[in-house]
Amino acid sequence: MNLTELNDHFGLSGVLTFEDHNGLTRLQVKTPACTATVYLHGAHLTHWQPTGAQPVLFLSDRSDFAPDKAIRGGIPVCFPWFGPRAGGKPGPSHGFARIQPWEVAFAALSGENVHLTLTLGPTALSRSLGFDGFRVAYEMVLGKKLTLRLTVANYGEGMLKYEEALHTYFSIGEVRRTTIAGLESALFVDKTDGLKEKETPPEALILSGQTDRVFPENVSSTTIGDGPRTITINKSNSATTVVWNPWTEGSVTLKDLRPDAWPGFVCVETANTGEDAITLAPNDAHTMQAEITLGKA
Ligand SMILES: O=P(O)(O)OC[C@H]1O[C@@H](O)[C@H](O)[C@@H](O)[C@@H]1O
Repeated sequence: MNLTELNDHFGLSGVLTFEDHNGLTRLQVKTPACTATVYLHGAHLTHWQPTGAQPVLFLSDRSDFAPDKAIRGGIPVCFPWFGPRAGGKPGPSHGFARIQPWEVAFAALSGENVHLTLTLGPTALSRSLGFDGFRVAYEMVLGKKLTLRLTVANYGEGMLKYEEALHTYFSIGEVRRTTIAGLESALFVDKTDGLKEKETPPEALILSGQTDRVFPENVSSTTIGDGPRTITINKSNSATTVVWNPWTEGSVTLKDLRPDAWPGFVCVETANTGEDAITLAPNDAHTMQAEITLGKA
């Protein structure tokens, strides 16, 4: 659908409008409860700000907005693999979903919440990478809180094994003064240190260097302490949590991130990766959910 058709079919007067940005289609949401921006490219939520609060998501001002590139910041949807593809097989980092155009299936205002569903089915790119029999529905409920539901269905004849992540970049005042509660004494794989297995200290986590930690079999809720506010992530059907910040060392390798931007965000990701990957029998489906709420410290 072109912009006119999208606005005719799914636009909500004064609440939800589709527009072009750099050749990509995005939609802007404005309600008494929040403002939000979603790109159909990657089903990428780049902005969510409850009324009266600071923006919750970080977006790199050097991000590419191009059909073959992932947006840096917001919430990239990683599917059907996380990080580099296993087994040395070809394919983009974190899967193809974040660089494919998604379709709008549903948009409505219910009370003060906008309910939006975007879908992704097989594309030329996914087929070229061997993924044919799947469908993904991504439901967002945008209001004072944010609910994200990623449902994957197997329409193929064989088993479908996949990894997934909502790679959320939270905007924070200063990462070295930010706490992450909920991962106390938790086991993690340290991707910055040869995949060694380690355990976090018994108190809330405060990052002090380049961080790339995968917490397997971890269903805990996490709460980010960002100065006077807290950001809580409650999740269901997600067995992996990932915490990432590139720090100075990692940032210099990322062309789409200002080298001094890293103190302003932390990624706390709701995921199913590695041993927690999902395997679906034909006609089966699985839903992973994250719910993000703001509070006072
Ligand atoms: O640069 P990308 O592909 O968006 O990935 C960013 C980071 O994403 C994190 O989730 C991974 O654990 C890191 O290993 C990776 O570097």
